[in-house]
Amino acid sequence: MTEFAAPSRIKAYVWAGGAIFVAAVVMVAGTLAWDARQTALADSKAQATRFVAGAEAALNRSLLAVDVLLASMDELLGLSNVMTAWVDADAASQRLRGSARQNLMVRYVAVLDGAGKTLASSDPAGGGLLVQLPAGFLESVLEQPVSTLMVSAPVVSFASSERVLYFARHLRMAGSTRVVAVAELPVSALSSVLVQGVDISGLQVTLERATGQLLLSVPNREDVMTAPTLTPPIGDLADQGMAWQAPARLTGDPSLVVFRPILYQDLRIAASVPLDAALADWRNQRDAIALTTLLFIAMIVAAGVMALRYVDRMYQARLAIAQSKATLDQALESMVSGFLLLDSQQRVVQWNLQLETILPWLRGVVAPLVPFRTLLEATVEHHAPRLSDDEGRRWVSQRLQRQKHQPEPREQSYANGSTIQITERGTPDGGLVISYHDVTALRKASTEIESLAFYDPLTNLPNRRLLMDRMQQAIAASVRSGQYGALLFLDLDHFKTLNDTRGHEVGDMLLRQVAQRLKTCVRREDTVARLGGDEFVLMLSDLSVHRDEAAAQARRVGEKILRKLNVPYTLGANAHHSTPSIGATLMGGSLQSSVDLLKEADIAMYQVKSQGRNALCFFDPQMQIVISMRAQLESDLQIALTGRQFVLHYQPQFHLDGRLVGAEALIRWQHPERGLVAPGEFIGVAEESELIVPMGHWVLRTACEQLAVWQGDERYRHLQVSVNVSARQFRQRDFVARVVEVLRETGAKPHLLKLELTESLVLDNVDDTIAKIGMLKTKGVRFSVDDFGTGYSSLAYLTRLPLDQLKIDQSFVRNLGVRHTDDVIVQTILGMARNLELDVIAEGVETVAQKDFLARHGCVYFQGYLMGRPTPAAALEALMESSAMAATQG
Ligand SMILES: Nc1nc2c(ncn2[C@@H]2O[C@H](COP(=O)(O)O[C@H]3[C@@H](O)[C@H](n4cnc5c(=O)[nH]c(N)nc54)O[C@@H]3COP(=O)(O)O)[C@@H](O)[C@H]2O)c(=O)[nH]1
Repeated sequence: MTEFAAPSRIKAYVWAGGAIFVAAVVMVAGTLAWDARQTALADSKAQATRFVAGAEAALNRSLLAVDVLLASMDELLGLSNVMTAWVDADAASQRLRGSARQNLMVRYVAVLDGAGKTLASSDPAGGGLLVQLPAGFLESVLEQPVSTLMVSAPVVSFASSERVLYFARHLRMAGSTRVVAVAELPVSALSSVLVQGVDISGLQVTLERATGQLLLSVPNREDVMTAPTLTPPIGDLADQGMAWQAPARLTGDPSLVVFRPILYQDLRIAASVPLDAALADWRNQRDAIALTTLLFIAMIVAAGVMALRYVDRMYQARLAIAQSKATLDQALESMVSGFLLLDSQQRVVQWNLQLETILPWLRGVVAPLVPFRTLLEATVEHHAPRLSDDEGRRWVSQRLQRQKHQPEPREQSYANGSTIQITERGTPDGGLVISYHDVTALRKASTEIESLAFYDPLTNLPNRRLLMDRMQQAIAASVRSGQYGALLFLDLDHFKTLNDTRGHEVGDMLLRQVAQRLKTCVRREDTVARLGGDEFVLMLSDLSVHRDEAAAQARRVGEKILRKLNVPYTLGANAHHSTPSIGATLMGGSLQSSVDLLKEADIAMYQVKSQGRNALCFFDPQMQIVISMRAQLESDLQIALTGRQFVLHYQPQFHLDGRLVGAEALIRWQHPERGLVAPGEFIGVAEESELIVPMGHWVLRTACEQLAVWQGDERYRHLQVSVNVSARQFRQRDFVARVVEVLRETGAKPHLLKLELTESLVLDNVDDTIAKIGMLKTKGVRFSVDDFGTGYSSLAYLTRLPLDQLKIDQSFVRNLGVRHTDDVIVQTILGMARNLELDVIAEGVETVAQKDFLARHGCVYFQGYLMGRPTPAAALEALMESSAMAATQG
């Protein structure tokens, strides 16, 4: 995760930057405001100065006019030549009127004597005018050594009731009598002169003496005029005619005060511009500047806030990106696949650790911006270690070229045994995402699964499924090439016996050795398969295009197999001899079904079995017909069973003394079309299918029913009935229960029922046989071993089995006196039975010689055509009657 600046630091920078901006703006604004203020003050000063200068000029002009008017009265009235008493008041007043009319400011002019009495005036009252000068003013005028214009304090005129000023100078009459020329001027007229129409906001104009005595003011302030001495005097306030921050002359407010002396006496014009008024415009400006400044500051603050928010957002965004990246990194690291991201120039951008685990040689090689070519160059020797340098370089180039056109995942295996699935996906910016998924375990598992699905786990040979698949391909190839192939179906003879007597482990041992030997008999392109049990199939391909030659080739292989499999095996500590039966069929020439071909070879193999085993036999189409007939027979037997088409015949069994002691129940098929069918034609088929079970049960029940009938008859109650029991029937789990049930239901006496078991049945699973015989023996049922001498009779099992009788097979009886070995076998059986205290019955006795031989050697029971053929029960009963009669007569 990349580091980035903490937002607090950036925020501090933003704040500082904002503060600097604000300070700068405030400084500029302050400077501007200050400058504006100074300018405003300067403007006010200039204005006030200009005003005062104008006012001074105007006032000087006006006062000069008044002064001239007063001074001219001397000449006008000729005073210097007359005495006071000579003055014609009317004429003088008339003259004065004419003169005063020229000065509009002057209300009247008058000439007063030293006592203040009016000598003449321009007023209509003429010499009668009462002029009331402020106290002391007349005296101070008269006292002037040189006639100068004097100005009185402002007073309220007696005549006009308005505030006026008196201007006076003394005139010298004849005889040096001093008279005073006076002019009354309304203050308002002088104020107008002073102000001259100028309009300066807040301006206060005063005319005052150096002592501070106020003569007039604009605006007129009666309150001030009543105590018309302004303090401090203007001279103390203003330096060189101007003062800042001085109190306004009228209101005392801080003001700019400009004053100027005029020509007369110590009069001064003062203009006070209150700073408030002077700075009124400036204040607007200042406010505007302040507003603008505030606006600027607000903008700066806003910009700062926005910047801070931007910083925050940036931080959040970066944080989110960092978190996303962390999550991505975490996701990449938790991936089980290796991950590699390339940019558009095929350089490494990102990868995860799993990549280095899956492709360990990339450790230290993979790095940012490393070309993908470098990674491939590091991989070559692990993927294809045998390539030369040039070939390796070519591989790298091809690999680089190929990846642009390979959207589908592909697998690559490495020298370390791993298999990696590689998936490549383009990115929108032209880069490439490559994922490396380790599928080594998966591939191993699928190989194992495939092996389990297609191979026999015991021998590791192809199983039936794979064989069928290869057969399909071989058939198709054979049709294309015209070459024959062959199928050899192989079954081990008596394997079941080995399995049962020595156990499955020994059986498995044999199967594995057989598989090994079979593989040595064929070429690599041939197939050796195990279908299950002791069944093997060999498929030979690419034989001759000529049928006879191909058959000869297959025969040679078959004979080789026979030879090899006849060599004794070592199973554990013991040697074992095993033989195979091999059925063969040719494949090719036409599109045959693999199932049919297998069936043909199977049929051929059964033919070998039926012909004595340990041989090779080719499939004969005639056999197919036999097989079909067998299938038909099986179906017919099913119908016969449910259609009650079976009957029992009974073959008598005699004692040596001629008594009929019993009978063997033998099944017959009363076929609706074929008539009576002997069991030799159908028992074999029934035994191979499940049909023998219900069929045997029917025989047992029917025989027991007959037994019950006979035992109810005085003449036949001693008769024993023998019933053949097939292996499949005997091995039924409920066999014992069924026999007991039948005995109970039919009421047959168990000791009159004899069950005949074949020697091979007895030997097959001896323990089960002993158990079942033992259980039924407790009920009284008797047992006889049928076909005795044909199997592997041994004293060992005879002593273990609770048997009652041995039945010498008719094959021995047939050759008595003909084949010496059979004579010996019969004598041996009889001797052995005697020792074991077992009864012996000889079957197939057809001649008296045979019977005599048997009798001579101790056999006392006989069954055979000599004494009687199998017949229905009624015929047996008749036979018994006649034999009993013969015995009585004899
Ligand atoms: N599981 C069952 N098997 C049965 C049953 N019924 C008969 N069989 C078996 O069928 C085989 C043929 O039987 P069958 O054709 O009935 O032949 C029997 C006799 O007729 C015949 N026999 C008797 N004496 C002579 C003789 O002197 N010469 C001669 N050529 N044949 C003779 O032998 C057969 C009896 O044999 P066995 O049973 O071994 O005593 C046969 O194997 C029957 O067992 C049945 O119900 N169930």
